[in-house]
Amino acid sequence: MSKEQRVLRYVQQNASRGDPDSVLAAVDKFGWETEWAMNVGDVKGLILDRFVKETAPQTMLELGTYMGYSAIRVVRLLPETAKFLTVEFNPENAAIANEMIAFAGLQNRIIQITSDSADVIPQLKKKYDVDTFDMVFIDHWKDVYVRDIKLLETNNLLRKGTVVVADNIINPGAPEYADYVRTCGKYDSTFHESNFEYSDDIDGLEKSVYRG
Ligand SMILES: C[S@@+](CC[C@H](N)C(=O)[O-])C[C@H]1O[C@@H](n2cnc3c(N)ncnc32)[C@H](O)[C@@H]1O
Repeated sequence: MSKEQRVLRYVQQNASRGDPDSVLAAVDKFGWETEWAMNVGDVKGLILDRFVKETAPQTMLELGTYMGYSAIRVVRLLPETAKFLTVEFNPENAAIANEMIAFAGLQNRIIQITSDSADVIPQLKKKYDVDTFDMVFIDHWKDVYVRDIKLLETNNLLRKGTVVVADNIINPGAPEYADYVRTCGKYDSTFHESNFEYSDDIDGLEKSVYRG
């Protein structure tokens, strides 16, 4: 059984079906007490919650679903009318996320796309009927953050005011991305220090507002 399957089983045994907060609490408890996992986690998650509440996106894209933790975290704060898409290229992770999201009762509110982000970003407008995103959460492999924010720009998926939040700026680190959003002139960008998931180590989120 994989770690991700162990997390899912723990959630199914310890959380309440249809209660997203209880799912998040169970995933976090497992992450702190049993096995580390690369979810955004409960500490940085509070900052992400704040950004989501402030932005109140009607359209949102996530790059990097993993087990569905951050998707559940975000969508529990969105109105039913909001459109939330999440992209994951590992089919085993996508399958776990699918079960986790269904257990949380959010299966009708989250559009899961199993694909490499670079392949699907250019198809989002036509295939998923997206115009632009109000908010984007970038949390997949750190070495493709710059490639993919540029793809979002060139495919006209960002509009003036789109809030782009990126995880793991310090740990494991996305220095090329941080440099890009801070110096390219297209974003108003701020770093928000926090802790690396399920640890006392430093990490943080970068919030970058597209100037259009
Ligand atoms: C850090 S985890 C995501 C954690 C998740 N956002 C959360 O907080 O619950 C990163 C995930 O991105 C996926 N991934 C990495 N590169 C990708 C790419 N180019 N396209 C799609 N998924 C990718 C990995 O398979 C992994 O499941």
